[in-house]
Amino acid sequence: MERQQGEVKADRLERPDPLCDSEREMIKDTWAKVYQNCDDVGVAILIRLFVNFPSSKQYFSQFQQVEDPEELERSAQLRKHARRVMNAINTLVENLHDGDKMVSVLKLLGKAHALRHKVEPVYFKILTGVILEVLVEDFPDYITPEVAGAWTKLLDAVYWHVAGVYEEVGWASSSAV
Ligand code: HEM
Repeated sequence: MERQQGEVKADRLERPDPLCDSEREMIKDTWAKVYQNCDDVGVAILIRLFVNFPSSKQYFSQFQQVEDPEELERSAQLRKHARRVMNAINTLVENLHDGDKMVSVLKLLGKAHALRHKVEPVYFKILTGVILEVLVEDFPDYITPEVAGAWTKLLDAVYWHVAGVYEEVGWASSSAV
């Protein structure tokens, strides 16, 4: 059954405030620890997405019918997407001082998901929330409330830019999950 945590809507948020230098440093420092466990963390994030929000599996031909988390975990398509998500975040973290590069990465990402994969933008909002949850739970020694605040800003910016691309390409639907 779909998680009942209140409706998640795909409204575009206010443009998030830019990160300050100390927030960039906090993100870089914590990401270095997280990225050491790239595969495990990426898979944990996606399993949580697909278990808590099963409708998000609809876009993945190889496991859209799979419910068992252990079987999901073995899916090559899931593991590949987990690595892609982690690598994309890594690129953003490596370019925190280069706003133009970050925007161009997010534009490509938004375009591919809107036009090629036809993913509803609400799933980006859900996934960015899941990423934060997993970081906070799995890295409690590193993700203090202050660090979580910095990550929230970055993840809000990811969603804001991706949602902007969806608007640009004329994405019509705004369903709630
Ligand atoms: C931070 C969020 C995300 C990142 C960084 C990300 C990254 C990527 C990348 C790099 C690719 C391959 C490149 C491409 O096709 O252009 C990809 C493919 C794909 N993504 Fe995402 N993605 C994200 C969120 C999502 C979400 C929320 C969904 C759906 C619930 C999704 C569904 C897909 C699908 C179906 C593919 C094609 C998979 C395949 O061909 O096996 N992605 N993603």
